[in-house]
Amino acid sequence: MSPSAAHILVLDDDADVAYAATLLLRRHVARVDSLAHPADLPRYLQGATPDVVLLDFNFAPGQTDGAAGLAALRQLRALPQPPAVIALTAYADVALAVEAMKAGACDFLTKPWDNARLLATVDQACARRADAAPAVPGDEDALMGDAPSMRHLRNLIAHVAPTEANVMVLGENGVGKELVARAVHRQSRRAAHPFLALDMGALPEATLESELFGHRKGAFTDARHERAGRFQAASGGTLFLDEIGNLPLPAQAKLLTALERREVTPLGADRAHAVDVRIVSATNLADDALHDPAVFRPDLLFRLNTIVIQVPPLRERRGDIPLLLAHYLAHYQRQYGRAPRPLADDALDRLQQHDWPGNVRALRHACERAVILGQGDQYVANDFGLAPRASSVVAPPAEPASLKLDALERDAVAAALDQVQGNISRAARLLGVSRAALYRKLDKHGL
Ligand SMILES: Nc1ncnc2c1ncn2[C@@H]1O[C@H](COP(=O)(O)OP(=O)(O)OP(=O)(O)O)[C@@H](O)[C@H]1O
Repeated sequence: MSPSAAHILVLDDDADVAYAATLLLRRHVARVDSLAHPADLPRYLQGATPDVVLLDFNFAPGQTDGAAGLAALRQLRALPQPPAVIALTAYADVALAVEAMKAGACDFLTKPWDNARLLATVDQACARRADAAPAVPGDEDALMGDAPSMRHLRNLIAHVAPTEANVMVLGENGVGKELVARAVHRQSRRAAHPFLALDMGALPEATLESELFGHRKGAFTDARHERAGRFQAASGGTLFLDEIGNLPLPAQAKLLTALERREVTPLGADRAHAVDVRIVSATNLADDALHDPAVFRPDLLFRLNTIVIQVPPLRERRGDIPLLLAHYLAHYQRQYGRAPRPLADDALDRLQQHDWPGNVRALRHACERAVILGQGDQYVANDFGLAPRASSVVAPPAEPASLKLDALERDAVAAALDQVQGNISRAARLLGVSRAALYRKLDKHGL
């Protein structure tokens, strides 16, 4: 669509910002509307179908989490003809810009903007709308890597999958434990049945039992309907118990009973049901913690770890880094409709030398960030969020307040991780944030 025919909506509570944008855009596009608050959006959308929305993310004084903007973005994306959304974010709020792009914004602008850049961004959004981005092919489940350890891993999976043995997958956060579990399921005789994943670290202790085993109507105050547990729902298939190390001891006892008897009793029921599931579990607990009876019941461990698959950290297979970078850069270039760009030699060097404490997940997020933020002809190390080399830092710049806040946040996250020996679910609980939010913080701070 040509910009001159476009209909633009500016959604920003700052009257000066909305006025400046309207004044500028009016000379270039067919129609510009403005709204001050997302609450006005539903009524506005009853009579208008904007092509492009310039969307602010915070609508109350002191609000910085972008929740209101993200909610409006979801509302816009759910329309039958969704407009292209350009996120308006505060300068330096890179994390929010990235989050907006992940949630479906096609681009972002930092305030105060450069007028030429605003017009160019609106032009691109119009073009993008005419030629909607193709869906990303489902390449999510491939366990990539050519290192000897990865070839060995794939052989082991091929060997073990067809057996009925329970499998325990060990490895640091983000190494691909869930991918291994899915591969075991896909290559097993259970492949035509469900694969159900349950994150034991994310479930509140009070609902754990009902999640696993189900409940009858009236079994507890909120049990208004009968509900099948995951064991029953995964019948004939594979139940993936992620972060099994976070399972509290009382729940471990119940899980053990279910595995020994091959039956589960829903809460409030007087009869047990036979269940047929294969258990694949995963944990990032170190060996000594896993073998500490105060943390994990040895009899349950014995049931779960018939076969142990250890997934190597990325720093022990650095040769796979170029392959993973090429894969994820291509993936996100397609997703965000960005032209392919080469990786600067120095950037490749840096990325290969980096220790990747968050493993493949962190590398993947770094690629997404580079595709979204990279501006030059080539990807450079900075696009991936890697700090400049120590030798190239001439003098420390004066720290603005936001950086001090950043440093405090980084220290708090690092201390929490230390305290729980790298256990993401526990660290998230300690910090009072979700696992997803903690992953974003780990990315942001390169932890
Ligand atoms: N070998 C690999 N090839 C391709 N992608 C991978 C590989 N390993 C991990 N990934 C990607 O990294 C991300 C994290 O993978 P996954 O969730 O399987 O890790 P995990 O070890 O289970 O993490 P956690 O311990 O946090 O639960 C996913 O996006 C996954 O697709």
